Amino acid sequence: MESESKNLLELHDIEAGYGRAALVLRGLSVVVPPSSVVCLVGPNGAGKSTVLKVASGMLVPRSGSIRIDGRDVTGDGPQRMLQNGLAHVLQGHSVFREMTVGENVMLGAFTVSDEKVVRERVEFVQNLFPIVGERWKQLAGLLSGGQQKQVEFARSLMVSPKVVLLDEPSMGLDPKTTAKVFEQVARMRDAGTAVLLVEQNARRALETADIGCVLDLGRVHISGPAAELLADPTLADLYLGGQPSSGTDASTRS
Ligand SMILES: Nc1ncnc2c1ncn2[C@@H]1O[C@H](COP(=O)(O)OP(=O)(O)OP(=O)(O)O)[C@@H](O)[C@H]1O
Repeated sequence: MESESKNLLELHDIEAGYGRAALVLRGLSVVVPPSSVVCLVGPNGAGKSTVLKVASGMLVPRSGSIRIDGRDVTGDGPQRMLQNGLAHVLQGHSVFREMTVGENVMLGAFTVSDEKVVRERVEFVQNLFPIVGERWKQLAGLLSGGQQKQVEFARSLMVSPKVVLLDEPSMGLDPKTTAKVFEQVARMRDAGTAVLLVEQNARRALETADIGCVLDLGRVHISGPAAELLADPTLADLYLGGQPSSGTDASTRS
């Protein structure tokens, strides 16, 4: 079913859980507009990663609906969701260390049969993430953690997704590398790919995001412009580890 929508991705009133265990998502709704970074924050176990699993078709919701560009895709599995335009970059490191950077990136193109399109996309990701081009023929395992993350981002872009789903991209990275990873998230957005992001490092993620959604008890508790969430002292105390110390500009964007 088609509907008029300005959003690339809409999750509406989603209920989802694992097996017979209690529901994790209990009426969750989230939208991702074009050219935006939407960030999900909230306490451990709130269901943030579960939202990404529902969006990428890894977990079929018990009720609610999923729309991509206004088209109802509820019930589609992972392969269909990839074809629908959703690419999922999983938590942790997923590069194949014994393969070259180029081979890792090309894995993302396995559904693309037109060689000219593949060449154009390789050029696109190499421009967006120069390290990917510079290290194309080297083993991915020789790259640093932050560089490997860029390989994962590049691989996800090879299907030219409408929305990239990023689960904890800063996991295991030091603060300086984390800052760079968020610069690259912003670069993906600026190059036209919307991002739905889950991040423990909530303050840093909201500094890059356009829209923030605070999850609690399986639904969106509060959502709005990320800068407004960052400026709200109650939210900062509850979900962002307190307010920034003086001298930190919470509204800085990369
Ligand atoms: N594969 C699974 N099987 C059973 N339960 C799961 C599974 N994955 C997650 N859960 C449970 O679902 C709930 C939500 O987990 P989820 O990972 O979505 O939360 P989160 O907000 O991303 O938390 P965190 O920040 O700790 O990763 C938790 O209670 C978790 O134990």
